[in-house]
Amino acid sequence: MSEGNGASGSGPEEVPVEAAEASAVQEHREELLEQAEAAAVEVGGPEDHLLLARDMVAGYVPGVNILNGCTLTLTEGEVVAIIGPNGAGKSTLIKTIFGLIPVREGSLTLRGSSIAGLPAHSLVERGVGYVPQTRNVFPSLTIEENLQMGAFLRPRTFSERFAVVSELFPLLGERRRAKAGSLSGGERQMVAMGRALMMNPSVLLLDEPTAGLSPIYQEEVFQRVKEVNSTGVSVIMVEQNARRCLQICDRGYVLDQGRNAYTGSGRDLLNDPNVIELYLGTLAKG
Ligand SMILES: Nc1ncnc2c1ncn2[C@@H]1O[C@H](COP(=O)(O)OP(=O)(O)OP(=O)(O)O)[C@@H](O)[C@H]1O
Repeated sequence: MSEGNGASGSGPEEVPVEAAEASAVQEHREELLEQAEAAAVEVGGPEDHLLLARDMVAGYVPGVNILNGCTLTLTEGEVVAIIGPNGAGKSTLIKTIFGLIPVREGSLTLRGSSIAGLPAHSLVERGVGYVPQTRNVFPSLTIEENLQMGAFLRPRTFSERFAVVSELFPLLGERRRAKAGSLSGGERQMVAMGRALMMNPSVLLLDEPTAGLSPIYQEEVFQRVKEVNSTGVSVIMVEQNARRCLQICDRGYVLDQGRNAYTGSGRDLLNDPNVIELYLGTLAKG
């Protein structure tokens, strides 16, 4: 295998140290990705999982794939983390699961039935909730009105669900008449999660719920995710705070260039030297 040291013999060519480091990291990542693909484990069939995405290929622009064969499983009761460098395709994966981006190749099943190609509202009806990373509340509406929007497919269940959701997030009941636009980033995140829970989902998809929040609010979000999970909701969350997310999740996936680089329990990934070096350490800049 080529070592790729670029010694051409045509005189000393100065390569900036940072660029050389970045290219070495990239080369190492490529190698590890190849190894990970070769060692891919059999995941079983659609009936074995609450949700199964297998070898998914997806992208935004025709002819350009962002997901290049992603596989992910979710078992009832789990919190599954998706981490990886910037641009790895984490948000794309979660959007594809929620039907916002078409599946080009591969399969996507929920409780054994294909959901590939279904629009987002069909997924909501089937018990999948989604909290986007940005613009996830209606700022000009009150908290209560935001939650009503969450229950729009089943308006008659509003009072019952509002009671359940405001028990999980007391702020939502206490400040129900406050405009969402007047809330802090962390409080808005609670509204967004509360809204997704109004339909009583069995699967909750969270796209970087702690992005832009102070460490205290980040921690609160992680705790709330655990609480929501303890009520029986299975969770898939994309996270930029990879370490903390791996501490609280059951299993994690490290995505790189639209492919699975690593998967394992949160603890295994946290202790894996390659994951530490490439994705959790100081070199993990993407
Ligand atoms: N709407 C879009 N149209 C075209 N390309 C897009 C679009 N959204 C994202 N991409 C591209 O898809 C790739 C993956 O983006 P994605 O947002 O999924 O990455 P990510 O892993 O979530 O990274 P980050 O942590 O930076 O959000 C990037 O190259 C990005 O530029």
